[in-house]
Amino acid sequence: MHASQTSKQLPVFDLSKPISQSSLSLACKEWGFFHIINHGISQELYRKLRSLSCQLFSLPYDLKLKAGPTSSTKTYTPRFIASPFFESLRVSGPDFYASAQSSAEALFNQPNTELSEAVREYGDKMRILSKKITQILLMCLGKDFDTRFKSEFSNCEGYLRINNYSLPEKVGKGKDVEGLGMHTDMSCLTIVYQDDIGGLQVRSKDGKWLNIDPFEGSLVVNIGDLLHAWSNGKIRSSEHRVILKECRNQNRNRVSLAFFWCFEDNKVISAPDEVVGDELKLYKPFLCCEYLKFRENSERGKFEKVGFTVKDFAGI
Ligand SMILES: O=C(O)CCC(=O)C(=O)O
Ligand SMILES: [Fe+2]
Repeated sequence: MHASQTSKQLPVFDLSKPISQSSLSLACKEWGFFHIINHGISQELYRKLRSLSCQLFSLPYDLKLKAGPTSSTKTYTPRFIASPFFESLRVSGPDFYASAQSSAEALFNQPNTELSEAVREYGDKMRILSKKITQILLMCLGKDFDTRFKSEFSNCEGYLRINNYSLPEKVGKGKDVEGLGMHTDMSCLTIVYQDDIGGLQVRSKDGKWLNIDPFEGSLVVNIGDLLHAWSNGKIRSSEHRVILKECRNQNRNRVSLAFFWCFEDNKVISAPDEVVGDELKLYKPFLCCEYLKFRENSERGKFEKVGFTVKDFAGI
């Protein structure tokens, strides 16, 4: 193991049981990352989505560009933008089915009902899960905050990014390869399904990388910049990345499903006084879409080295 890495494990929360608010608050303060189990998303649905999206990712490059950055749908991100190993397809809510169908039509020249149905099922389940987790997080932030501030989150919506990582054949001993460079998420919260290959890492407060090892039945939840700012920094939006290990089997790839739960574009994000309490306000109020624009512009051409966060944008 690399010297700057640690093998400590992130806390695991069982959603079928009452959650210890103090443990969750601690996890959010310390890591901004935790595992959940008994979340109601079946392994089967993941497998189905994985195999259907692999069909899509195995299309010829020219065809995939029909949904690429210069196409009208712009849902496909080819390799060599985030990293040489990373490509992804984005599907947006609220109508996940329609969004998947429009990408499928661009890519296959015909609808793909099986894929669109699976995406709809996954997206709809993630929406329910995101609402539930948001509610639990609000309860951790203060007494009755889940009811008092529910309306602030009532227009949240999600999008799903299906990420496909090819594994490097030769890396060199002891060397790591970044599949996705260090970044924070531009969401309220993100729910990640990673496969058994692993490689997701979170950066601790003192700059060490912690491996987030996958285990059967678990999903990873992390806090994004929007909720971090809304909570006046009370919960962490941590830097994370994906590291790939050498793999001789070229048929093996790593697939992750990242679901981003976000405020609506025209939401003004400002930490409520009750949340700020006696502390200093850390962020100026800002418009959600303005922050997303700031990040997109900063990322252009250097997606793999994102150094820009909400602190750079709205920090006081
Ligand atoms: O692939 C993963 O495990 C995480 C992906 C991620 O961090 C992202 O898509 O923002
Ligand atoms: Fe991320």
